[in-house]
Amino acid sequence: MRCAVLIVAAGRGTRAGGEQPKQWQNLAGKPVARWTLERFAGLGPTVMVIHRDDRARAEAACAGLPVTLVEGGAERADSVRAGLEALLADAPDAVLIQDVARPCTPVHTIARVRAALETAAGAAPALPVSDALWTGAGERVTGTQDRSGLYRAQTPQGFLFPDILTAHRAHPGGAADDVEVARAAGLDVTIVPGDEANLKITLPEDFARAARLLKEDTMDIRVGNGFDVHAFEEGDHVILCGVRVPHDRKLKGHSDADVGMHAVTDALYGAMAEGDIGQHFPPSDPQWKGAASEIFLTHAAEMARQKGFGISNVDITLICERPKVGPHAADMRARMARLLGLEEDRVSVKATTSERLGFTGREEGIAALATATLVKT
Ligand SMILES: Nc1ccn([C@@H]2O[C@H](COP(=O)(O)OP(=O)(O)OP(=O)(O)O)[C@@H](O)[C@H]2O)c(=O)n1
Ligand SMILES: C[C@](O)(CO)[C@H](O)COP(=O)(O)O
Repeated sequence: MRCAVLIVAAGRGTRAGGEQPKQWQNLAGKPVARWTLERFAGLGPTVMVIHRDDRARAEAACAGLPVTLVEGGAERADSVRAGLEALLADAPDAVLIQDVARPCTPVHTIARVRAALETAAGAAPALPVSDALWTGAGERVTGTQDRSGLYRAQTPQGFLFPDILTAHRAHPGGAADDVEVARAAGLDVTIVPGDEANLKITLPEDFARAARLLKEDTMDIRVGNGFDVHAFEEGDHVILCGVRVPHDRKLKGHSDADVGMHAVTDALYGAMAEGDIGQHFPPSDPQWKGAASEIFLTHAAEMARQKGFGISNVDITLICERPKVGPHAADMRARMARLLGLEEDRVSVKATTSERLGFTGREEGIAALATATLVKT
């Protein structure tokens, strides 16, 4: 089914206030209209209906997205009709009609409406009314209202294209939404579950709620990996994940050659796309000769904090035949957790041999792999 998207954005947003209509106001870093457009991006040809005074704002909000702008009318229904007429040139099978003022519409709500259109001429999301309903005058309750069978309507409201175009052309005006128009034309409309997150920005306080919802929805999670190798040389111990482990050799390196800590440090830099350990602490710089690798690790962890990330977890795998890591793994985990400021259950230290294959199998050195996850807090 070829589905088009029609976003109505010609309203003036008088109830929401502000210096410009609500759809062009900033919400969590971008215009309300941009969030709505992005929710529907890629679903099909998209028309956005705007007020004639808003073209420059609309063009800015649509930058880089394939959207056709069309001028709307005085009422919402006039704007929808203008959008439908614009779609007629390359008529789709179905159309999703969306309020621009609903920037948090969940993807699953859109999917439910689309799926329902496989078997129905119209479909729209709604939530059953769950609060008691009264009538009132001023500050006095004047009566109660039965709420059974009552729903709160949301968008997108989806219809087979020829049916809704005919319905809008025939409607005398004054409809609150497209379901009302469709029903006036005798179309059956299926209710699909709506979502509390699908709020319409109507009043000034709705911006803060929408921003909170978007923040939850657009959680910024980064994953980085790190890999490091150090060769053995003459010595009597190695430093692994901050723990001194007796051995008949040591690891060769400019610093203390803590291969595990280096891999974690690189995983943290990688998650932030901030280069690698060699870039921040060049081996050519004599000040890092013999340095404790915790300087590098804490630098990367502090950088993450400065950028607003929390470290969610790190996972390290040490690859060597000897020394045996198992007896020291708990100490390594505790040390790494303390340096990173994490609970121990967010730090994993594992080890494996390479079955005597390759340079680790020949005991020429130790390799380490690490993964780190960062979450914007
Ligand atoms: N002439 C109109 C009126 C409304 N709308 C759109 O219809 C949707 C729902 O309307 P509402 O939330 O009432 O928006 P406004 O009309 O802008 O708000 P207000 O009534 O507070 O002025 C909005 O996306 C709005 O831009 C439209 O395209 N053309
Ligand atoms: C279409 C609509 O969003 C359904 O809830 C609503 O009818 C339009 O907004 P308004 O606040 O009723 O003008």
